[in-house]
Amino acid sequence: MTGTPAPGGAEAEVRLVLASASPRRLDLLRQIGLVPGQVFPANIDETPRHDELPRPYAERLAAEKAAHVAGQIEGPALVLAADTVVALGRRILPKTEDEQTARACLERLSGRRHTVFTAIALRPTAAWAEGRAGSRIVASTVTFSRLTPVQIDALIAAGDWQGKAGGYAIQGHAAAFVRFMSGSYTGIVGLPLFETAQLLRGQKGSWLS
Ligand SMILES: Cc1cn([C@H]2C[C@H](O)[C@@H](COP(=O)(O)OP(=O)(O)OP(=O)(O)O)O2)c(=O)[nH]c1=O
Repeated sequence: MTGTPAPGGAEAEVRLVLASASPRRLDLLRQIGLVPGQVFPANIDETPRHDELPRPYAERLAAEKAAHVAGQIEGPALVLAADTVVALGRRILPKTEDEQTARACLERLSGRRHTVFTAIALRPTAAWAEGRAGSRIVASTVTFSRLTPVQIDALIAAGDWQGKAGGYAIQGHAAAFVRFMSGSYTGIVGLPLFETAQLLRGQKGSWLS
């Protein structure tokens, strides 16, 4: 299934490949009527470089995910990858895989403003010469209210922190503590839809109207 609305011609054979293991990203694409022809998670080293700042880190990882997958796909395809990073000033908060790390993130984020960067990268495979590589990055601001120890316990118990940048999900229980946000809600969840649509409209063929 190509899943693209390309009207006939060579572009109809070009698959959109989502280079992501994130079910949120797939759901977000579907929200705007795009069903990727293939989902192919990128397996790259996500360790930040020494002194790497959050914005270039997100940009680098999205580009590396797209390049990694584009190099493994046969035939004409357009690969879309993204990376979401939660930043407290110059500090990159981890993608949390255990309760202790998630708790430490929530304690840091409590009562403070932070930034969520989501970078997206589009990369055509070698077999699609007419495709154009492109990238965007979106910075959003989120302020949590001050979190009590009981509230942090409840967020940990809810489990939304698993595999999430900064140890929370704005689409989950943490929404009850978001005092302020600006930027891109879909970007915070993992795929900024306005910017993704803009990049896809810039491709040859009509991926989106
Ligand atoms: C801040 C925040 C992050 N997240 C998610 C988005 C991303 O899935 C994840 C950050 O990790 P990423 O490394 O961006 O993505 P991933 O490992 O989940 O998937 P892949 O690399 O295969 O595309 O955190 C939310 O779902 N809600 C939020 O509010």
